[in-house]
Amino acid sequence: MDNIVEIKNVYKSYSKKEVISNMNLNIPKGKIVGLLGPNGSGKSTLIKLINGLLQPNSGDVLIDGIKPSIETKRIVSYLPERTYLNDWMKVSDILNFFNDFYDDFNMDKAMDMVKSLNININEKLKTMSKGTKEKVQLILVMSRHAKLYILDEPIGGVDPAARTYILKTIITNYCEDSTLLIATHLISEIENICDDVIFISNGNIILQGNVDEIREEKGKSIDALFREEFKC
Ligand SMILES: Nc1ncnc2c1ncn2[C@@H]1O[C@H](COP(=O)(O)OP(=O)(O)OP(=O)(O)O)[C@@H](O)[C@H]1O
Repeated sequence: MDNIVEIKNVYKSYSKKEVISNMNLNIPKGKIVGLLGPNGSGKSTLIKLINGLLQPNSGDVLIDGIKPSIETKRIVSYLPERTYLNDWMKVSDILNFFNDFYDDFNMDKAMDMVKSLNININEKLKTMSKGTKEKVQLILVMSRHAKLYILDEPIGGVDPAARTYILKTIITNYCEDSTLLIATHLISEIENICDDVIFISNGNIILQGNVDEIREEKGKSIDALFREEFKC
């Protein structure tokens, strides 16, 4: 099986509003993939379908050949667009919680990142700035040894200096045979770490391919291409 994600003819609507239109998409193993699209194009919906948080009206979603389930949750490390962690918990509590809950959680790796990003493990999430909370969540997600990492808008609130560190951390910490799917609007920041990109518009995949090949073929950066494609 060469694909970690297979989307087969998936249709999803909210009430009568079509959000994902009979989509077919394969995401190969061992790649860093940017999922890019304007506001409301369906990125988070697609990610929730992959995670089994939403069910398609029709079609199939397969993760490593199986439908989203408890089994797939073991191999998927997911950073949602909104936090699900309890505010009253200290960073140390959350790290211990993840360590107990996930067999593939690497506490040493997490502590290295905590130190490098100057996070106080005795601080409660409640008193942290938005960017620091994002850093904590990213540390949790990237400290697992998963087959598929899905990051929904991971670094929007993080300052530019820390972003560089985080992107470096993402590349160094993820294992070569894993796949990383990142939905973001910070295209210029991530295009150099991505192998492939996917452009989504109104629930349709309008472009998918290798970053270097697209840049060469179009003679422009992915960021410039996106701005041109989705000009308001
Ligand atoms: N729970 C919901 N009920 C009804 N409509 C929804 C719901 N969630 C999302 N939508 C609609 O589905 C469409 C796709 O939303 P989605 O959040 O997937 O887009 P997105 O590409 O992630 O956007 P953004 O870049 O702004 O985060 C939007 O038109 C949105 O209004």
